[in-house]
Amino acid sequence: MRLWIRDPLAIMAQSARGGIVVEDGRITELVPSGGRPENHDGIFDASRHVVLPGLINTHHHFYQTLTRANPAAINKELFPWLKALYPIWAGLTPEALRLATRLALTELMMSGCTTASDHQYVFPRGLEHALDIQAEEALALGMRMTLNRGSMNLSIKDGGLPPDSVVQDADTILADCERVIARYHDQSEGAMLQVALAPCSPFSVTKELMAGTAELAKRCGCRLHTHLSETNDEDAFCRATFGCRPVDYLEDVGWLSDNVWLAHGIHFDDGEMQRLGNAGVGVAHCPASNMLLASGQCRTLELEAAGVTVGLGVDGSASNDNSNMMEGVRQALLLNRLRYGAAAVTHHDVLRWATEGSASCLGRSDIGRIAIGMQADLALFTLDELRFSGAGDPLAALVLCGAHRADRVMIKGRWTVEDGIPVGIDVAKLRHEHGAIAKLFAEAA
Ligand SMILES: Nc1nc2[nH]c(O)nc2c(=O)[nH]1
Repeated sequence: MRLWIRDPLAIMAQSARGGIVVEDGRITELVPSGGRPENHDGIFDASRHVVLPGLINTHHHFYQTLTRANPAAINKELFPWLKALYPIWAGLTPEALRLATRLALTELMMSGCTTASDHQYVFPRGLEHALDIQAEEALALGMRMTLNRGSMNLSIKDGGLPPDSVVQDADTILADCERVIARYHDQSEGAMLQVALAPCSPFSVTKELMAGTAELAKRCGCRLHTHLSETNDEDAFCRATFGCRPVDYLEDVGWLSDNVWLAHGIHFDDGEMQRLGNAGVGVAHCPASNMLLASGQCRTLELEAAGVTVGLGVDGSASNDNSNMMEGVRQALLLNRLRYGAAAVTHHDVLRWATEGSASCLGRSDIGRIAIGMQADLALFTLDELRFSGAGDPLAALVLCGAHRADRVMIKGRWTVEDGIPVGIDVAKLRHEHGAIAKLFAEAA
């Protein structure tokens, strides 16, 4: 089947003004303005649609959809926020994680996201198969995913921040990392599932586990992810505990490497940014979370100038508190304009971060762009709502007027959202089931 997505209102590919042809899950032809493809078996009329490469979310914690706007945690900065939430997250069960994953993936997909990277780092007793649950849910929805095998092994009694109830020992963690890599890490082009290893943060993981995880990732050809340089509290923790700043710590544990992307990356100095750029490290910029937790402002343009790839993340749903990628694109524009001025950061820049930049953070060259040979992952938005009425430039309008819901989403050549509705998902039922289980977490606060 060769499907011609014909004559889009606008498209994020200069040479495809007449649309694109999708075949066997990939983009096989770009059609110039006024042109027709060589041949096709079907047509989707995109004359009402702005067509983007599917958005790619580089950082999330799906389980946190169960503790959105939790009274115990709202209006706090990162450390007190975490201390309030860890004991609640200790109640995470397989069923709760399943519903949280299904809900977060559906919410992301409805916002135009086609690939999601989830940092699952709490493993209370009974949740040993967390990543298997997440893999099942992603495959059932047809969503591409990087499963991050997160970890914490430094609890309060050893000088860390989390309580014992949410940490595991290093041997258990590394054994499970090996297991999930063997089972889910698909390095082939067009992979639906990949695995990254993701010790949580300097204040919740030992240096030995950081170093051991880096060795394992190198041996297995997978990527590394962690929270770094998110807050001044973290910086103070690193100085007090390791006698150095977070980037020195990163180097010490063998993480200054091109298979690494970091969540947040806010408080680097110029020299540190250059060291990260020279090493080929990426940064997942999470504007909503950084504003909500008052963590600070990522120096995106200086990072890019130093050679660091910038991608976008919505971050966990207890510090956003939604999972809307398109809203994240707008938040990135607004926040970065405040720092750099109106001309320095455009809608093209923030859309590039959410697509190409994010793909690069996840180590993928087969998604994130509309080009021949790329996977057919697309997000199509209409401008039919009141908020767009009167808009001039359709691509700019998506970001400036605040698009938040895709009309159509395609992943690997298959429509997964049609007329704004996720295919095969009963959204009302999902909302009811997730809401019921989340209520138990609210009551535990
Ligand atoms: N924004 C967040 N930062 C974090 N650091 C850490 O250790 N956990 C988190 C988290 O859940 N969100």
